[in-house]
Amino acid sequence: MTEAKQAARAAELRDLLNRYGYEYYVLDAPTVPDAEYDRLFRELEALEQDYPELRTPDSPTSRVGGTPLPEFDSVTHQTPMLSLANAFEEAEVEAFDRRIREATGREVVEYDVGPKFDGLAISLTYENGVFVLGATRGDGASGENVTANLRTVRALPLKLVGDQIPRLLEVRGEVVMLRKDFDRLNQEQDAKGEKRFANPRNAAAGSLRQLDSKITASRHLSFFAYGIAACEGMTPPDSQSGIMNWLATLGMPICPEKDRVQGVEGLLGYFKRIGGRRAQLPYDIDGVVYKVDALALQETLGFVSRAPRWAVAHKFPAEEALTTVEGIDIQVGRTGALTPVARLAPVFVGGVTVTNATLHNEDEVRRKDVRIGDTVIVRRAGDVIPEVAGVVLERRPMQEVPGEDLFSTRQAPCYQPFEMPKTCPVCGSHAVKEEGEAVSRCSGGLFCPAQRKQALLHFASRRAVEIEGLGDKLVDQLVDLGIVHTPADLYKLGLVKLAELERMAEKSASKLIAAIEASKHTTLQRFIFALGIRNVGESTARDLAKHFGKLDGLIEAAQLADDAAALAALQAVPDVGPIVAGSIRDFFSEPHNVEVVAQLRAAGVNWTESEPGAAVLSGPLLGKTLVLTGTLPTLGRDAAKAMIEAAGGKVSGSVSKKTDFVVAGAEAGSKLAKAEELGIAILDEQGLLDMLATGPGANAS
Ligand SMILES: NC(=O)c1ccc[n+]([C@@H]2O[C@H](COP(=O)([O-])OP(=O)(O)OC[C@H]3O[C@@H](n4cnc5c(N)ncnc54)[C@H](O)[C@@H]3O)[C@@H](O)[C@H]2O)c1
Ligand SMILES: [Zn+2]
Repeated sequence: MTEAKQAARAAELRDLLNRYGYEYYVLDAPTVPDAEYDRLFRELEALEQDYPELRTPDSPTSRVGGTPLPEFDSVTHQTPMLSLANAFEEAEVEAFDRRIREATGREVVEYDVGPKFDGLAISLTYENGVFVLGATRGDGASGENVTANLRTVRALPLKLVGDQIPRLLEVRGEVVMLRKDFDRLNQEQDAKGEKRFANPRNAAAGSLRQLDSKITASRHLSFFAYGIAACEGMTPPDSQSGIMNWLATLGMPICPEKDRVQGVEGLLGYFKRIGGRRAQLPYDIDGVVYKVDALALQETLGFVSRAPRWAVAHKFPAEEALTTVEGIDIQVGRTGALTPVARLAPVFVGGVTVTNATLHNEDEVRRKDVRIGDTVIVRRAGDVIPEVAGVVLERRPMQEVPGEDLFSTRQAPCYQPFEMPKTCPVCGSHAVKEEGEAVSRCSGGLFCPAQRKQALLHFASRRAVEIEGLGDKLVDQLVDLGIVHTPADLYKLGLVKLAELERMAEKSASKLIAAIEASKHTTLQRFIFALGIRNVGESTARDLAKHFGKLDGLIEAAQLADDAAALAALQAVPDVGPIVAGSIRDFFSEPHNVEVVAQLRAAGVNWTESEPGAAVLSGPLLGKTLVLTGTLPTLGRDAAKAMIEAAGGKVSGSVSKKTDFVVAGAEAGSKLAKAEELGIAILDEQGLLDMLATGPGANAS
């Protein structure tokens, strides 16, 4: 770089950092991850170190925090509220300990250590044990008077306890929002249709810096003390750890994770210990803080411009980083769920290099409006799979496109919104999304390679067609070697093929062949269950088998060209509602599945068919749900049920909004009452008989 270029870069970095700092400190609404800020900060520090003439008085490297908001009264800090030097690498921690030992002449230094809370710093003044003033850090020299808001923080004592109270005590600590309170707050924001908070730190800062204390009170903030800045009227303990223990006796909340350690091994051991528990802690931390324990040594060491020399923040690898979206792939899970996954330019985050991040589902992509080409914030916390936390919209380029009329143009984003594919990228079957569900699924359950193993295991399971001996390991091999693609292929397996498999003796191979052969003789109920139709369990399979009697009857109903008629025909089966009916229709509308069913029958899978129980695709009560209650004068319960079902209607056991008619006889009880409450038409036996003869029109008044 030439000198002019360096000067330009330094100016650019100052501008960026000042803007990000303003968004973070003043607005409590950062637009980039901390790691991005820290990276630019370090670049500017390095430039200023190499070229001191580039240093300006307004450089973010020589200042603390941001300007206090004018809406609050300003508080001048008697002792400035500083920042902390950072260490990211072990070597930097070793250098810190070495500097301390050299400056103090100690062989081993004792440190007070604790989590570095990700909240905001606060200064609390107590006069004769009474809380009188609370202020934010602001720019370090003066902050905002937030006393009224702090009074609403329940963890913060309004009065100190104990019998030895100093005349004046200034406590420093951090206001944080516990993760559970943060999650709850965001749920409330969602419910109100308001913007979510990016993280607990911003939520805490935003909640404390409210002009209306009632809002602060509703937000559930917490507080931990981490030091004192002034004490008058008595002599405080002479070590950091001693002060903390003393503050605890005064009723100050102290973090239980604090500790005291010796030397650099002690520091690094503590870092590891807390790092391992980070995800389990109830609050967010972004590292740990090491402080020289003895106050006498702290005094010897003193301060640099914006931080004490006797303390350092050892930061964890950032959990959020910036990168770009190179593509959006669709992954198909074992149960057919289609998950959009962002393909990313490799980025180091949460301690590993990440190249993919889940986008969860279509709704999430929409909500975050992630587009291919976008710069995004990737988050990887603990062992949780990486996710795209949000888009940096200001980095989405705009382009000129034709406007409303012939001569005008307007600005539009260069990148297109994401569209979920309509078919499964693995097998080409239709992708379907159930009402009220966020997830799209591949409907080719029997055919889709992504769902193959799951489908085979289910097909062979004990309650399905039952193939004894066909377990996980075998299915893995059969699928991975490309021997079996669909359940129909099982019936083509020969002894020779099976004996080739790993750990498969001839004897067990012939046993398996026999089990496969035996599974051919099954029942319609088991066969329907074995198909693995979504939402169709054993009991629904039984109802379907009973109702339709023949598989073709079921398939015909599901494939009726008129969608509403198909759903009505399926819902004529007891306990089949719209969701289950939809799943059955989707399954049999997928030609791939129907083909596999045909192959299975061709391979000899068979069962005894029966006459339909009430496989009625027409009739005066088609699509109507009736509930029987009480004793009818002449018709028995079963007879009434059979007549209704033969007329295309459905009999349900309980009254709901979906009930069309309640047929009430003598001594009808709560069902009748419920029907009256919901305003559902009520019939007697004669009314039912009339309707069976003429259709519901006559009675449905
Ligand atoms: N994303 C952005 O746009 C953006 C902008 C500005 C700053 N930042 C972030 O803010 C941080 C820098 O802010 P900073 O100057 O306040 O420094 P800092 O947060 O790194 O360190 C100083 C602060 O640590 C806090 N702290 C927490 N636990 C403590 C403990 N046990 N003992 C003592 N202090 C403790 C105190 O509030 C203190 O003010 C960086 O992480 C930076 O990335 C982000
Ligand atoms: Zn598929």
